[in-house]
Amino acid sequence: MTDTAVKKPRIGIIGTGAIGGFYGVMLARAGFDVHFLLRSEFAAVAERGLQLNSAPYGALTLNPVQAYSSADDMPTCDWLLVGAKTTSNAELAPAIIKAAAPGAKVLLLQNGLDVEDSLRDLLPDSLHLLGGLCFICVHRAGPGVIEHQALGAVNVGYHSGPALDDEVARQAIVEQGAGLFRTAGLDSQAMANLQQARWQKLVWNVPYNGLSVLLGASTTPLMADDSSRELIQALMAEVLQGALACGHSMPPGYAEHLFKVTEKMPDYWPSMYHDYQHKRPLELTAIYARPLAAAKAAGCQLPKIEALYQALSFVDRHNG
Ligand SMILES: NC(=O)C1=CN([C@@H]2O[C@H](COP(=O)(O)OP(=O)(O)OC[C@H]3O[C@@H](n4cnc5c(N)ncnc54)[C@H](OP(=O)(O)O)[C@@H]3O)[C@@H](O)[C@H]2O)C=CC1
Ligand SMILES: CC(C)(CO)C(=O)C(=O)O
Repeated sequence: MTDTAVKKPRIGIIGTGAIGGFYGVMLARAGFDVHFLLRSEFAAVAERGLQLNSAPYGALTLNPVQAYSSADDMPTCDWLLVGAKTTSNAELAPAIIKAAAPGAKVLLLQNGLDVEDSLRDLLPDSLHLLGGLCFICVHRAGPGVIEHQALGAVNVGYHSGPALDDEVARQAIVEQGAGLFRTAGLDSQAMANLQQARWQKLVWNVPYNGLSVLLGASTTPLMADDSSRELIQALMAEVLQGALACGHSMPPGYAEHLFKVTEKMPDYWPSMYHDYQHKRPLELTAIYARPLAAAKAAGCQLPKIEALYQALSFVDRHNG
């Protein structure tokens, strides 16, 4: 390497499921040194590698994989991409700390509001914490096997850490994060306001994630029925009201845009449905409870989302 050549950062994937597996494979194929922390699928991935069946990119295999069943065995990494569900964040703090190089950037690739908060207090102040919003349709089809149906963009924003009060340093870190994904051929934008962006993503996740579980329906049947279409639009409108009450404006026509995009998307089961099917905890706190609480604190009631949350809480408690 010449003196002017920049060394690529080392990347750790904390939780290698659909999201962690997809972005990890894409980054490894782009030449990054990627290390994958796994749990139930460790043996399968160590033996057979990761298989990504992607509608846009074709069948891609990463084998061998730098796979670990414990963060104690991982080399320390400059970027840690957390691909676990938000329900696991607090329990993953020790693994993140173990795998973090000094001054590492921890990027939560997760849906929901304030998902960084439960982790922040458990991490040293020296670690940067960022949020990443993934616009992608991907799921696990078996141990180490990931099905990628469509999309793939990741938007990155700064949450907290040593650069919080230094705008230039913050922007440089966020740009570096977005740059990782762009190097892997994926669209990625830096987000100036992570909270606003998290509300914006909820306009999709609040209606579709929950209704897929309660109605046992994927996007195509949900978009084909007049009653569910009306309910989706009403739920989207409530998310917009909540966001506005909390001081976040949305691009004009955003809900209508998402509605139309979903009509054109290949038939899709949101990740909450996969959690329900596999009897895993649902991400109800991140996607429903926190937005409802934030809206309520701002004096805004969201009755349809509240009812959806109550029904999902029942389902979640009886699904274990
Ligand atoms: N799937 C999608 O298309 C999209 C998902 N998202 C969001 O991305 C996030 C991740 O979702 P997704 O990838 O679908 O989830 P998955 O369930 O596919 O993956 C989660 C992974 O984290 C692993 N994990 C959990 N706890 C630990 C632990 N203690 N140690 C090691 N590994 C652990 C799980 O392992 P194990 O198998 O042992 O449980 C699993 O491999 C969620 O917040 C989701 O809402 C956002 C946009 C799209
Ligand atoms: C909204 C969608 C399907 C694509 O943007 C997604 O990212 C999700 O399932 O959370």
